[in-house]
Amino acid sequence: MNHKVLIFDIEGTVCPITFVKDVLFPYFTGQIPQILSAYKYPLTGNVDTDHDPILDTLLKFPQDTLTSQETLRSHILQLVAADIKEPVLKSLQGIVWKKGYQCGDLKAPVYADAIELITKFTQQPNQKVYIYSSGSIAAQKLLFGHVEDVGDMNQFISGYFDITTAGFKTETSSYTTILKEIFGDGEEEEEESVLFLSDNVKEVKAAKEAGMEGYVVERPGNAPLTDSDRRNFTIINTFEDMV
Ligand SMILES: CSCCC(=O)C(=O)COP(=O)(O)O
Ligand SMILES: [Mg+2]
Repeated sequence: MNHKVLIFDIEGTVCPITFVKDVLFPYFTGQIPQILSAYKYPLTGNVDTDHDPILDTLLKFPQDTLTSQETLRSHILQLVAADIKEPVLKSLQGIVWKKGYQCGDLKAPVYADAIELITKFTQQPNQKVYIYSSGSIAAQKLLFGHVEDVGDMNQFISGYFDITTAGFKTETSSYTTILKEIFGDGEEEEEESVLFLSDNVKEVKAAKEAGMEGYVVERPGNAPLTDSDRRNFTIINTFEDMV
């Protein structure tokens, strides 16, 4: 089947897991003490909330974590340490990373084969690329806006999905939502022409259950795949053969 749509996961698929775990997450946690120290506790909303996206976001954490700076800090750090895909955390990370990308501290090491596939695939008529990541849409746009040695790749991306717009990545319903968003509600859904690419077997399984094609991407440093994964899924190590 010729694919008309490619949907890429980010971490472990278009860039190394180490960029997220060893660069983005530590950058975020490193900023947290200074960020939290700017506010009075217990944290409450005030008339200026509309002008302060960070306070606005912090106020969405559970009420009982807003009682003191230490409680909130510890809640946020625990979520990061356990890599919990929590929408408020992901939204806060997007806001904090913006500063890092803008001042040049952060640049996204997108794999060369991913850059080549995304740019060449979208040169063909009626072929589109989308992104689906647990990172917020704002964070996705920042990452593709600051690709190492390339710069801004957002013009190649037709749309972005995250856990607030599509749902959790291991759930089949999330991929059904994405298909509806891409093709509309018409009867002519062409789900087999959509290929989802991710390092996470559970995500690929959910995408396939929704009718998409799905390949598991094996990159250096990714979680090891089992013999059963290798029997049951198409595994690829590079996008070179897809260009
Ligand atoms: C948008 S880059 C940050 C990625 C992130 O926060 C994350 O949790 C990675 O999730 P993914 O779904 O891209 O594996
Ligand atoms: Mg991933």
